[in-house]
Amino acid sequence: MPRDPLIALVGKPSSGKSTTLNSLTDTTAKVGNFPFTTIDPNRAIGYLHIPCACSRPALPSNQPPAPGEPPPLQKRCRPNHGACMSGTRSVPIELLDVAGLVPGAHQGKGLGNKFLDDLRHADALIHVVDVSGTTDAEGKATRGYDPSVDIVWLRSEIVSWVLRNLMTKWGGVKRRHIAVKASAVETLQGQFSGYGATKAIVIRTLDRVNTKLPLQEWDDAMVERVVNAFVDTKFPTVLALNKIDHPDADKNVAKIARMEKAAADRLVLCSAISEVFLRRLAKQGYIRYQPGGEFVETREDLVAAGERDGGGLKELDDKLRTRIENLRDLVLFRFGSTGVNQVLSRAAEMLGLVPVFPVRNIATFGSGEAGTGAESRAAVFRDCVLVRKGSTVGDVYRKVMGDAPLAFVETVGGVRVGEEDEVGVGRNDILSFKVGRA
Ligand SMILES: Nc1nc2c(ncn2[C@@H]2O[C@H](COP(=O)(O)OP(=O)(O)OP(=O)(O)O)[C@@H](O)[C@H]2O)c(=O)[nH]1
Repeated sequence: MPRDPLIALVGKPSSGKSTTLNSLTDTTAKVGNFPFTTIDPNRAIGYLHIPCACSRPALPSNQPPAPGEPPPLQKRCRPNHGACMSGTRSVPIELLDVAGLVPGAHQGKGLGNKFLDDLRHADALIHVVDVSGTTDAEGKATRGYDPSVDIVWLRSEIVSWVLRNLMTKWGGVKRRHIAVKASAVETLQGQFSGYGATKAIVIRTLDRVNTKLPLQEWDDAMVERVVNAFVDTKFPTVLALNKIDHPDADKNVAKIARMEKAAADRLVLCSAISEVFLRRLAKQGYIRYQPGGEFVETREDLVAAGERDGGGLKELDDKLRTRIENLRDLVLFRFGSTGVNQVLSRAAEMLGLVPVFPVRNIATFGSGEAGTGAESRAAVFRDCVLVRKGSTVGDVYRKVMGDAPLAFVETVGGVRVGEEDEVGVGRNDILSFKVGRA
């Protein structure tokens, strides 16, 4: 059965990993329980924000709503896991907190080997970079530190870890490769399987290296090139440039942007602490704030807008009012949001994750049987699963239903789709599976 995607947060101590994790996992929206049965202590459930199927105007029974009213299906959207607010759905996704990476980690410094081992199952990384320049490479307080250096050393630690693991047995690997007349893909897949590498990942790695040289003739420099290509393929990385609320952040961000010109789409600016702060105030009833949103509304704002009881919000004292004003000026107005949701969305984009909505009843999108009167009013789009780009209808079926025999699959309009058809956003992504003989 295809594995659920796993995204790991990495970074030096004090870069803001825990704060980022909190801001991604704690949501003020009402959420259901999570779909994963066992969770390791260093794993957490984050919520990926996606446009929900319930808001697609082209769907049957989502006729144009009355002015000011949400589409009919949106009103009845009740996810089993996560939440759906105004058509934005929070879909649970597993996150892994990889603590303690410092320069020298691959040689065991700061328990680095143990933490690197945690990375094996990650499909993508979020590298939390402290762009305030107030913590050094080991996370100790300082001033004027250049955080662009962290991007370089952290990647090089991962490369050195994989390289070291491979080089300790390279002689034997080569001898076996020759003896069994294996292809480079077969041999490397065997060596990289411990990192969850599929054949497709190894093929993409070798495409990147683009060499005709037989594996047994690779010198050390060539093996290192292959490992570099493997790390880039297996661990696509989002750089979460955190602490943008700090006055020194701008110049450091500018330097990193110049350095990363060729891969600018992996940079996301964020202020994790601002997100945690805003969500806490919203929970305590001081402000109106949609997690990850652009706007904050206080009691004063709502009264000024004509809501007589100020939306039931509490009064702010001067200290809180000033903090919110600062946060509006330094983060929300300048960057459009605190950025944390974009960090996760960007990682999901890099992985090409596709949200698929399995429904029992393709006519109503509910989970009940057709024909019952109650079904037309009942909850819709109860489930949503995330699958990788290139997944087929059959892959989704096995993920959702396991080994049960499949009779046929329908999508919107009762149109039949084949097991081999690919799923994509807006295409074969609302599916009804019929179990049994066709
Ligand atoms: N100014 C500012 N400070 C932040 C931000 N995010 C985190 N911090 C602060 O940075 C410090 C370290 O944050 P943590 O989240 O504990 O960092 P960590 O990377 O988990 O640290 P370790 O647990 O040591 O690995 C704390 O004092 C946070 O309050 C941010 O967006 N802006």
